[in-house]
Parts: sequence; structure tokens; C-alpha cells
Amino acid sequence: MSLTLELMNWVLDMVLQIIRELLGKVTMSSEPVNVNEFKALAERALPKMYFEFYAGGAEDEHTLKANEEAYQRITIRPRVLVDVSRIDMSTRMLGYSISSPIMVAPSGLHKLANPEGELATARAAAASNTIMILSFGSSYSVEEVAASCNAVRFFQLYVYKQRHVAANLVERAERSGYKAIVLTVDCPRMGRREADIKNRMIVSKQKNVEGLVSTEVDADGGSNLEAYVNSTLDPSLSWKFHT
Ligand SMILES: Cc1cc2nc3c(=O)[nH]c(=O)nc-3n(C[C@H](O)[C@H](O)[C@H](O)COP(=O)(O)O)c2cc1C
Repeated sequence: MSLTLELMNWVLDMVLQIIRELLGKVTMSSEPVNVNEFKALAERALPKMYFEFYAGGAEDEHTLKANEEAYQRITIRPRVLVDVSRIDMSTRMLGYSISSPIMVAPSGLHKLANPEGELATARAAAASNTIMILSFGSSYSVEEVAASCNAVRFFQLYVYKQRHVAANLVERAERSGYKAIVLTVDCPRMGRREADIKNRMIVSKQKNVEGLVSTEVDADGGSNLEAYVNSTLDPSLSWKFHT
């Protein structure tokens, strides 16, 4: 009798063990393993308007496609029988050591995807021992991101028609310990992002310019975002730039 009970318990344990393993495998296999799978998850998780803001490009998206295809033309040439047991991809950027030549590029409005927005991105940059480039159009302010973690931070600057805005942001970034200014020079006009127009993409409050300029926008037929950028950024910015 006791032998039968023992046997039953043993079988039950085995079954539970197998179920646990199976469940484990199911969870593991549904974990995203590459950036395309993360993108598919984001599409499911985010409102269409926000997903297309992050994932979309301008006009017919020729440049977006060309950028992705460019990576497919890069081939890594393996050199066999080389000791790769210890790999060091670390490098230096403007004198700062980073774990690999990969940094966080500036992109605006992270809070549309997650309430922690750029605070979380900066934490991830710190954990990966790389540099966070905070966008001028961040959802959290220069100061809030600086206070949230000790990642090496650069600040990306757009130059507004009102030059005092750029001066103010540079001063605040310097005061908050940002180590470099990354000047964006390819946005004298916002690209015509058709998905944003169709979605009537609303530009959220520009945290960094609160109190400096009016954040009210007249959508003027285009997307709210396009109208905002085109009415604020200085299209006359050139090599002759002076304050
Ligand atoms: C959703 C999104 C938002 C972006 N926001 C900014 C920005 O606020 N400032 C900026 O200088 N560049 C911005 N960029 C441009 C990126 O920093 C980067 O230069 C561009 O995406 C090209 O790199 P990629 O081919 O790796 O995407 C943004 C790009 C995306 C996709």
C-alpha cells in the first residue's frame, strides 16, 4: 500500500516537472529574440497612432526602406581559428568609454510607449554601459532625466527660430551634466509623414520648452506634429549660424 502511494507521488512529481518544463519552454519561445519581434510586439501593444509615429517614415518611405536594406548589404567576414574566447567591443566616444560602438540615438516622446519614457531608456543605457543621447523633444525634461540615473548623457539640440530657446537648453544641459551637444542639421523642415497626417498625430507637450515658448499649434491642414516642427524650427540655420 505504502509502495503504491510512493509510486503515485513519484509519478505526480514527474508529471508536474514535465508541465513546468513545458510551460517554461512556451514562455521562452514567446520571448522576443530580435528587433523585428520586438517591433511586432510593439505593434500589438501600442495605439496605432503611436506605433506608426515610431515605426514610420516620410512620404513613400523610400529612405526608411533603403536604410534597412543597407544593413543587408553588410557582410561580416569571419576569420577562422582565431581565439575569440574573450571579446572586447568596447570603444571610446569623445573620450568616454562605452561597452560597444552602439549608443542610444535621440528620438522624441518615449512616454507615448511607456509611462517611464526616457527615464527608463536612460537606465537601460546605463545598464548597458553606453551613452544616452537625449532628444530635445523628450517627454521628460533634461533635468528629470539627469536626476534619474548616471548614464553618460549627450543632449540633442534643435535650433528654434527664437534663438534664446537653444541657448537656454544648452545652458541647462551643461548644468545638468550632459557631456556633449548633438546638433541635428537634417531637419530644416519636417518630412511629410503620411501616417501621422492620416492618424492626426497630436504632438504632446514639449517638456523642455515649457515656459519658454507657446506650445500651442495650429495644425493648418497637415499633421499637428508637422505643423509644430515647421512653425518652430529655424530653416535658415546654416554654417553662418550665430546667436
Ligand atoms: C520615432 C523617431 C523619433 C526621432 N526623434 C528624433 C529627435 O527627436 N531628434 C533627432 O535628432 N533625431 C530623431 N530621430 C532620428 C534618429 O535619431 C536617427 O538619426 C534616425 O532614426 C536614423 O537612424 P536609424 O536608421 O538607425 O533609424 C528620430 C527617429 C525616430 C524613428
